[in-house]
Amino acid sequence: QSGSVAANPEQYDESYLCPVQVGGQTLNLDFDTGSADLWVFSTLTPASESTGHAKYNPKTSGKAKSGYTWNISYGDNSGASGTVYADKVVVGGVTATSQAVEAATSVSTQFMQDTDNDGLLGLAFSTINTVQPQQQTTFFDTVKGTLAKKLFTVDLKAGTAGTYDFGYIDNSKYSGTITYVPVKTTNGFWEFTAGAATANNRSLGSVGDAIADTGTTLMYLPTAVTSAYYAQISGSTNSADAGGYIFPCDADVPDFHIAIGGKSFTVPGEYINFTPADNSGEQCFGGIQPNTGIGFTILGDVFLKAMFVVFDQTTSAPRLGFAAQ
Ligand SMILES: CCNC(=O)c1c(-c2ccccc2)csc1NC(=O)CNCCc1c[nH]c2ccccc12
Repeated sequence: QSGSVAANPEQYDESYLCPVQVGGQTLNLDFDTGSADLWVFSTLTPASESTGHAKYNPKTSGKAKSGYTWNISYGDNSGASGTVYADKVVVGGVTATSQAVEAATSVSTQFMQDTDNDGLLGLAFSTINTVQPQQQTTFFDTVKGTLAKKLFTVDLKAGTAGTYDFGYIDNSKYSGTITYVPVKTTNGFWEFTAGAATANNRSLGSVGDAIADTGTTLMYLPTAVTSAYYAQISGSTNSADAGGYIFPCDADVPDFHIAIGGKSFTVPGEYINFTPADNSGEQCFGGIQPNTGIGFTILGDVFLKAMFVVFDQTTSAPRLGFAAQ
């Protein structure tokens, strides 16, 4: 089988939500290549935490996995936890007849407040799935064997709907050729080595160990690369108040170039002029921030929305394919 689902941007492209049928109920989920749990708001989530969200009702067709629990926390100190059901999940026509659906019994305020987001669909490696006592497979790993090709592609766009395709590569969605790089799976992420970064034809240094992460909004780069980039934007400062680098909204924000697999890819400066940092709209928050405390580079949506990316498990050695849109 194969299929395609729309990826609809939230305001400022903070995240992208895709309609998914879970036990026959449509929920809008954030597809996340940086985690491996499919968790949903549910009728088990306290009303005080779930008003405004579509909820999965396991009673309809879910089979309880008794004694199974899950508990996930993310680097931004958000998180959720709950119990586990097996149910039918359909994404763009691709059907998992019995997928582990993790029903939330508790969610953090950040998820509570984003009422368009009804949960996450993890697309990282199942080795980091949090279900106990028995780890469960991601939607992709569940259906992988039934796909025309064991791959999915990600085509996020700035300010408009993109797509996640499963089982095939649509050659009309990218320009030029696809450059493939090997993936290190030991941390459970789609992790690879990126090369030199430049802006205004000046070297910013090497990016190094990086993950392709649709679940993270921004780009988190090595501190040396980040400070060298912002040195080229007059009036930029690393503001503790704002929580990162900000600059005048009318600044000239340079394009960011990164070498992957020996090819250069460009993130337009306008994507890095991310959002107003305050109500005055005078200072804007940067789409590139330092990866302090993370230990590797996160290439999130700000990067991915300039790219067409193939998440490829067609061979025993997973790989990532990158092309310009
Ligand atoms: C800021 C979110 N990203 C992370 O925490 C993260 C980190 C990470 C680790 C330490 C400090 C900061 C970040 C490493 S990989 C990685 N990636 C993920 O964890 C991918 N899943 C993010 C899900 C997620 C967290 N908060 C949200 C709010 C809205 C929508 C989705 C989310």
